[in-house]
Amino acid sequence: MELAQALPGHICSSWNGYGMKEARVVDKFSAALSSYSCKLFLLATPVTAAITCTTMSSLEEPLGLDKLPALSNIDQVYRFSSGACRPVPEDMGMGNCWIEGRSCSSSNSCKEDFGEYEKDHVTWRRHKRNLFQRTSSLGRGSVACRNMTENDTGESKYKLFKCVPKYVKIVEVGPRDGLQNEKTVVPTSVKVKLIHKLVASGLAVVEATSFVSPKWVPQLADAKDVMEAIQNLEGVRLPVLTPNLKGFEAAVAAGAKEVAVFASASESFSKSNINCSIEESLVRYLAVTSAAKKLSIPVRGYVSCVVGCPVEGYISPSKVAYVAKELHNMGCFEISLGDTVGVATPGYVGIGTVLPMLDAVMAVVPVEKLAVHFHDTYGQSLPNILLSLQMGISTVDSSVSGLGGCPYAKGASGNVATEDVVYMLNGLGVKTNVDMGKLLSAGEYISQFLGRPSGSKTAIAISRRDSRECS
Ligand SMILES: CC(C)(COP(=O)([O-])OP(=O)([O-])OC[C@H]1O[C@@H](n2cnc3c(N)ncnc32)[C@H](O)[C@@H]1OP(=O)([O-])[O-])[C@@H](O)C(=O)NCCC(=O)NCCSC(=O)C[C@@](C)(O)CC(=O)[O-]
Repeated sequence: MELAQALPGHICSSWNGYGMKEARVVDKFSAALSSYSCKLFLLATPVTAAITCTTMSSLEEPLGLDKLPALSNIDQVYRFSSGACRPVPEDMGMGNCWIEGRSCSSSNSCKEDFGEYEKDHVTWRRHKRNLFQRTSSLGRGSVACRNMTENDTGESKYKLFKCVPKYVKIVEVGPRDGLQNEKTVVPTSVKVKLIHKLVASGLAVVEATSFVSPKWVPQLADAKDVMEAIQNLEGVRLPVLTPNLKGFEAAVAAGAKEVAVFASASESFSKSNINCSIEESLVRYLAVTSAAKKLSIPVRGYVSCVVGCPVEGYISPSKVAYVAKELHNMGCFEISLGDTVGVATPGYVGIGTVLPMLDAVMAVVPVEKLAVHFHDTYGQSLPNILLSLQMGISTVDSSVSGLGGCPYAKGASGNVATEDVVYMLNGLGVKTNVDMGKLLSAGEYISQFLGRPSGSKTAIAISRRDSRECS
């Protein structure tokens, strides 16, 4: 049974400030469905499945995370029978992105195929596909789902980690994404010292600040002063956010050598965050990238709300792919995919999952140009990052001590903590060139200043261990 049929009265209600306006959203769910070659079996009633979305909150009033469909509702809507996922060769939907030999083309690309293995498991397949080609279209019986036994753990381990890059570039966003959301404005000198400490830990990219309107983000009104104070830092890239040409020009005047533009896959979030539609933002960003090109300044592109929006709820992978492609086409050297509200899970079925979104984006932007940017509201960042690495992504955004959140996505928690990412990558044997001790010291510095415990579990565990050892 198709979900669209299963939810004949499925309604998305949009709040216009005066009354409730209803709009059918069956097409969104159909689009979601087309991402998977699975048949869905609905166990919940349409009534329990109803999802309410609101659009455009007041600009002064930050958006509420409570507007996002509760995950419990999502769970009720998307229940699958255990044997429901089966290969459907003629209906690959987004899964087609993986056809024609798309391989993990990171520096550690998966060149070998799994032909022999797949012969046993996927007899209908016409193309050679990698691990996630299988997992994105198969259910039980595929590598990710099958029970491992003593005998095959070696082989499975090999296959599960085959695409994980040997080196991951961490983009530290704490001084910008982290501090933009602090209630109290952090003094410039503290920001500068934090940046120095982060650079000393070996991080190759530290996003320093934003040249946005100080009326919108007063916490970063000292962008010019911050840039002035870090001019002498060498061997590190210090990008800054620029929402328009005015911001770009101010950033360049302050000495910025790299900038980032930030679009959204959600129309409502775009309006709330930068006061314009997605299309208008793309026009602004084309002006920025064109100006940057003339000065040979690299531009990074963000896409926010890549699986969920605090206003609209579920965001379809095709919307994310569209914005990512536009940013890439206008010359952004890297596209960072942001789960702004931190609701994504690493699954491949159901809404709010990472794999179909990455699948769609990778069909239009080369994987080596992609980065992931997870907020940790539901504690899903690390599994989401691991999945992204397994799909060949080798750039991860994170924030020291898990600082952060977007002022226009109320309720969303900080970014995944850099300490936690480095700990996981160390465990995986992936190089980051980050010195954990120095990173912990940077995290301790800012946590002490803010007067609260670190948001990094790794930092807390290590400091507890160290104090036990000392006593
Ligand atoms: C885009 C605007 C400026 C539009 O804001 P607006 O009010 O529509 O702009 P405007 O063009 O009408 O100008 C209004 C005033 O702002 C000034 N202005 C205009 N531009 C600038 C500028 N660049 N720098 C400084 N000032 C500026 C302009 O000069 C004018 O000043 P006034 O005449 O009133 O004195 C505003 O909405 C804004 O600054 N928004 C930024 C909000 C923000 O930083 N949000 C957090 C970013 S985090 C994010 O997006 C997600 C991400 C990237 O982290 C990834 C993820 O987590 O998923």
